[in-house]
Amino acid sequence: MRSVPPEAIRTPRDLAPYLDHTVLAPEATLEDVRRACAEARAHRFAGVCVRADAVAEVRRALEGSGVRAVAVVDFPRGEADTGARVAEAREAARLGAEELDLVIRLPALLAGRHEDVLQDLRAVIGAVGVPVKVILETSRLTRDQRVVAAALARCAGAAYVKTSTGFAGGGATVEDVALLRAVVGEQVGVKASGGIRTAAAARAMLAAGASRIGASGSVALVSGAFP
Ligand SMILES: O=C[C@H](O)COP(=O)(O)O
Repeated sequence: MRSVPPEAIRTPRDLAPYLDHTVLAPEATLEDVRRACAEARAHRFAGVCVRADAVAEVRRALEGSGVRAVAVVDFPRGEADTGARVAEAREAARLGAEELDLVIRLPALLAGRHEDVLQDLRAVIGAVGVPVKVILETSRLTRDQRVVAAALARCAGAAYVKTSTGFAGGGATVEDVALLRAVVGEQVGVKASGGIRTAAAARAMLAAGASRIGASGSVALVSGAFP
């Protein structure tokens, strides 16, 4: 998915179609999820991103809105084996997920087992009929590992590479977004997520090459102001 042209973002409200409104805190309630869906409908966000146990509710709540139901898989650690990841991804899609945000197999990646990472991603992506965003957890990777991880995700058929879970102590940076965009080119999306708290930060991510933003504070982003 192509980068967003700067003229597309004139006011914070213009951020809305690029935002995945995110409810991933383990303590989030069904009420939190329903509120997020209502906010996403009102603001016409791109999606609502939740854990798989809430995705059926999200799909129901968003019916007819054009806002997509998004579920995370093997979140936030990326440590399960491929069979479990395939099963979790299939179940999330069966329950109504229209997109999946899958954590890359971090232990294999950190150990340099790149072929294992590639085969795992191919297996999960090939098992579901919905677009998969691959979360790289960039804050845990060296620059070389970021390049390799993005290239592996692209080779495996990822729809997007995504910077961060938001649960590893580090989030998206403008530099990482630009690096990921340089690696994947214009045919694959780049999702910036984790710690994006202001409209100006979101705009900077889009200017650096992001085509989607994940944020738990999406309403604050579109309600904010550019300096
Ligand atoms: O995928 C999205 C992230 O979990 C959102 O992180 P955030 O709460 O820092 O916006």
